[in-house]
Amino acid sequence: MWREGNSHFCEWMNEYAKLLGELDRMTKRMVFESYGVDMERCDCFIESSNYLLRCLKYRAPQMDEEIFGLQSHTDLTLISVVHQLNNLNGLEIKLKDGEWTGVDASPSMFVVMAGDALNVWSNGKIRPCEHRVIMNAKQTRYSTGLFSFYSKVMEIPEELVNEQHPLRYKPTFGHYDYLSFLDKEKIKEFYPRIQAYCGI
Ligand SMILES: O=C(O)CCC(=O)C(=O)O
Ligand SMILES: [Fe+2]
Repeated sequence: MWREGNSHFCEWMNEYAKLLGELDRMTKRMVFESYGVDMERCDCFIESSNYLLRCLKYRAPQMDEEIFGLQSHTDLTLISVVHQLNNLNGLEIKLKDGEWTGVDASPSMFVVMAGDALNVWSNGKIRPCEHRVIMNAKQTRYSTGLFSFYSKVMEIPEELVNEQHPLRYKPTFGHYDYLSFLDKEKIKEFYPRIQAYCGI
């Protein structure tokens, strides 16, 4: 809830946060449905999600500064919903073939990306989305991100484990514990870090 400042802004911000949250929940329902996981467990999964809404400001790079607003990374989240605000491109996503592709900044374009925790939930089937921010224009860039985290110990659905896809992760993934682990261990690359935390 946004309590400070102008009440119209607060109202607008609450509606905006609800919209981003709805995109997150729609995605979770789609994922459950498309992987044939019992939909009755989806509500519980959604109820066990916590959210962090961040507004991000990227200063225009100076003459001699590098153009990376954010280096290539995957998020530590279940799902991230990113919205580029001031019609300034910058977000780039790595495709399966290794090519980078830019996402057009437009008020109606929301980018939904899988993070590390969704990889664990899916027993490794959903790859976290590698992305970065490039600052080509000499302008300040604004974006928002709604980041979701899982508050319970992750249960990998039995529908996603079989002989071809044996269990890849120990059933001990705690999202906040994972964040503390990485805070200590400082492992940057997605696969080594998830493997070090709960790999089998
Ligand atoms: O600003 C953006 O477009 C992306 C932000 C992002 O990737 C992050 O905060 O993890
Ligand atoms: Fe990110």
